[in-house]
Amino acid sequence: MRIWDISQVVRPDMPVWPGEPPVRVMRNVEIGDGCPVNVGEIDAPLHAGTHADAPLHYAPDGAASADCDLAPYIGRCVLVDVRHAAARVEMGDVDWDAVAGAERVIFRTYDRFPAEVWDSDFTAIAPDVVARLREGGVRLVGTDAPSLDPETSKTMDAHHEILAGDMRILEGLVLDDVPPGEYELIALPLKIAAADASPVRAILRELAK
Ligand SMILES: Nc1ccccc1C(=O)C[C@H](N)C(=O)O
Ligand SMILES: [Zn+2]
Ligand SMILES: [Zn+2]
Repeated sequence: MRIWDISQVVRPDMPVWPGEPPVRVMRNVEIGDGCPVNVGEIDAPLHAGTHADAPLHYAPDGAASADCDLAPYIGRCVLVDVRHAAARVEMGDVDWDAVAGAERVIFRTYDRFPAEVWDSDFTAIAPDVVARLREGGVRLVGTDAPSLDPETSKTMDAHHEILAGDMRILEGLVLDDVPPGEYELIALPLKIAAADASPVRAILRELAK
């Protein structure tokens, strides 16, 4: 069955959230002079690239990445194309028939994912859309944007609708080549203690016919 890799490349020059330190990938030990191995090290903001927010990101007593149940991050999901949305994905932008009964919904907002430059004007998700998804039984909401809320948000309203249903979030997905439809999602957060987010290797797999 076909696999779509919907993850960004983690690299030193990747765009990160304004004010965050850059990603660094170092080589601490090199093969040669009696040393049999190369050994590297990575230093990256937890929200860099394709990642899963933990509840700790938007709730002071929220669960950290290491403490999140894995079930929301594996299973059937519906990918919806909302490239027609403006500043936010609003109720009228969503094909509610397509997401009916879905446990996981991921939104495509970009024609082409901006891999080279930071996009401050990304398409957010309106809080009432998240609330409607929660009421419909959705456990996980994903997006190719770097956040559910606008970059300048001080209230994180969409994140708080997620919190109200203890739902999970994927951000920074790369959905350019994936047709709308139903897939198997696999995108497991790393078991990082006290972390408010974790990088994930997100994939979509075709469902068995
Ligand atoms: N680094 C930040 C600093 C301040 C506010 C937000 C961020 C984010 O990274 C956004 C995050 N991806 C989010 O889950 O909305
Ligand atoms: Zn995030
Ligand atoms: Zn977020």
